[in-house]
Amino acid sequence: MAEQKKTAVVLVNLGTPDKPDAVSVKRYLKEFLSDQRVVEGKCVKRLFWLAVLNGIILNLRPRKVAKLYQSIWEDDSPMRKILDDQVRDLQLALDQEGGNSITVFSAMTYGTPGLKDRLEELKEHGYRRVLVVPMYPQYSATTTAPIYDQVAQFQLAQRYVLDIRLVNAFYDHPLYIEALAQSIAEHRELHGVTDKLVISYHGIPKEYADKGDPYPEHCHATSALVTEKLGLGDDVWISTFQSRFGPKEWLQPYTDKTLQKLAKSGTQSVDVICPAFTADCLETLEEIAEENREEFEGAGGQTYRYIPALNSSPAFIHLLRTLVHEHAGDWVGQVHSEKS
Ligand SMILES: C=CC1=C(C)c2cc3[nH]c(cc4nc(cc5[nH]c(cc1n2)c(C)c5CCC(=O)O)C(CCC(=O)O)=C4C)c(C)c3C=C
Ligand SMILES: [Fe+2]
Ligand SMILES: [Fe+2]
Repeated sequence: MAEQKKTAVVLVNLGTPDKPDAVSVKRYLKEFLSDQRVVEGKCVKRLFWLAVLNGIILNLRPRKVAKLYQSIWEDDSPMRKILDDQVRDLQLALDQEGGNSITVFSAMTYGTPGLKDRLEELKEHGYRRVLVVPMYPQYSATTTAPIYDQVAQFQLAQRYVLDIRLVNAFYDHPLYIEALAQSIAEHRELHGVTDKLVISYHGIPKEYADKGDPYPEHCHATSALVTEKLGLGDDVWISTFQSRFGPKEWLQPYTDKTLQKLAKSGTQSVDVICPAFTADCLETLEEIAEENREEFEGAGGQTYRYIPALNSSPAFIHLLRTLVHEHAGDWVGQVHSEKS
């Protein structure tokens, strides 16, 4: 008799603390910042980093960061709530097509529900085919690669490995570009047009990009495609990089410094969008929507608007559904590659 092959899709985001308290934030930061993909360095450099992390950062940062999480917390972390919504809406969209027997799950690279635990659970429930979708449009060795690492670690422990596929990136996918353009256009229709569109991406250390991480090229390609789709001239938008961590140089121009400079040189109003975040989270709801607003207004800017992440918008769910078909169409029994 033919083996039954149950199919799962797993949407994976970075991870977030279980609770907005110092103990939970410490546990989360320890797991995240101990990953050698996130903070690189071998031998002595590694030992030095672990001493700084365990001796200083994990003693000082959790209390401060827990307060920031408290300011955005609902009954759970926004990132986990939004990921659950994305799972639910993608499942609905796939079910509505009829004839699919695919089940959608969530997972996090750090914290809960952990990716390796999720894969273990899927194996126990008889799933043989899994499509893993990192929720990062732009590939980075600091975010996408750890998902590949965890899948490889899981497979290494299996005798009968699962049939696992991964989506590498979708920074230039026409439906992703369409979803971003649509969200900017709708925001402008509702609130009016500002002097400048600031397209802010989470940063990475410059050294990682110099060594070959394609992340900045992916970010610049996304910005070029979206602004081209909207017909925006080069003088009305700028790409920037946020969330610097540590003393080293990160990708430039920095978002906070750019906003100050813009306000000081007479730009009165800005819209800020963060395409690298497919779900609103601490980095958008606190750092961009609050902290950076203060930077801009403090330097004389008048109007500052944050354009929300794609979250579970119909256009984003449509992209996810299309990614499932493009990467696992033969598994769901309906091969198609709709791009419009
Ligand atoms: C060396 C440190 C870091 C690198 C490199 C990095 C890359 C990176 N991160 C994201 C997305 C997110 N990061 C988030 C939080 C966050 N990031 C870092 C550090 C690095 N990120 C820290 C220490 C934190 C925690 C908060 C803090 O202590 O400041 C989040 C938010 C999670 C949440 O719970 O809401 C996201 C999302 C990307 C896309 C990226 C590289 C491309
Ligand atoms: Fe980060
Ligand atoms: Fe941050």
